[in-house]
Amino acid sequence: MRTSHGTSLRKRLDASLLYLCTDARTGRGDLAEFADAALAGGVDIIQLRDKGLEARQELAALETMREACERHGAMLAVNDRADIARAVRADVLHLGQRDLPVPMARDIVGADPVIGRSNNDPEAAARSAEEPGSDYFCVGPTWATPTKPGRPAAGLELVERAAALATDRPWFAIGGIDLTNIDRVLSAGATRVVVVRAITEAEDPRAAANALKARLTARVDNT
Ligand SMILES: Cc1ncc(COP(=O)(O)OP(=O)(O)O)c(N)n1
Ligand SMILES: Cc1nc(C(=O)O)sc1CCOP(=O)(O)O
Ligand SMILES: [Mg+2]
Repeated sequence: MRTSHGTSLRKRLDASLLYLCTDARTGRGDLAEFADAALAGGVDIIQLRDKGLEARQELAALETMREACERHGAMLAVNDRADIARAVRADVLHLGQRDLPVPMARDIVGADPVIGRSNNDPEAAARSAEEPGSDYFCVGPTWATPTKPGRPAAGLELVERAAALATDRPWFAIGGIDLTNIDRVLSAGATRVVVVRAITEAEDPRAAANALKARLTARVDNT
């Protein structure tokens, strides 16, 4: 049974506009410093997405990110692995189309964490909008991206199709989104986005996050 913590996580998810996936920044800087900057700039949810890490390295990076989340009141997300999400008491577990079914993931993480799923076509998005036990979904890639090589662009049309679902479930657009094109994503009907390079490769991650967040907040304020 969900606790008051679970209820509070769902309220925080609902209020979340900017979701960042980052690697552990191995060999290119300090993860705590980067996470602090991105979260200070307005990132609401931060996910560790680093396929090159062994489980213990993933746990260590997530511990660093958890401390940053606590400093900034942000949510910590784990990609793919329900066992790791449980071990670090993550706020969010993100599943892909080939990952665990939600009921199995739920058995592992418990009732409280928020669970979301990625979708790459309108039919999958429609299923995700109703998937029992799931809390949010993502659609993309809006534009082809080197961060996810080999996955063809779904285009702004997929964003429009997701918006047309008119679901109460929070959903995010992902893939190739940055400050130069976020307004097109918002005009297509998204109110929330996930980014990687727009912040991880920014010279000033705090300023990059802040600029994206300002566009998202303005969109919500105008509706
Ligand atoms: C928030 C968020 N959205 C989408 C993805 C992509 O998930 P998936 O399709 O499982 O691909 P990988 O990221 O696992 O390569 C994500 N990770 N996070
Ligand atoms: C991790 C991921 N998933 C996608 C999906 O469409 O499900 S696109 C993507 C990568 C997004 O990276 P960037 O912001 O650097 O383009
Ligand atoms: Mg995945």
